Amino acid sequence: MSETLTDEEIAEQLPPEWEYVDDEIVRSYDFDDYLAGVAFASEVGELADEAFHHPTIVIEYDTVEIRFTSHEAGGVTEQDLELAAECDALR
Ligand SMILES: C[C@H](O)[C@H](O)[C@H]1CNC2=NC(N)=NC(=O)C2=N1
Repeated sequence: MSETLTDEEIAEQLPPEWEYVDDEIVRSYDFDDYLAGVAFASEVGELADEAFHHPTIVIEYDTVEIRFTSHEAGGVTEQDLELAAECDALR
């Protein structure tokens, strides 16, 4: 099982635009078009299912919020940070 990272390790490695809140890393992406946000959420879902590591995804009319944490480990792990970077690379 992946080990959870310390607050300092997360702060050092967290990609820009992401926040660390209550044992999750969170980013909200803005979209001009609702269906572009839906398509982005679907692409994130593909990444997540391939990694078998699933975020919370909240789709609103002009934003998509992605929240990663490692449930089994009980906090943020390297895998969460890796997938966050992969989500950013989709844009
Ligand atoms: C049973 C457990 O949900 C599965 O082993 C996988 C599925 N996807 C997962 N996703 C996340 N974010 N954390 C997990 O611990 C996790 N575990």
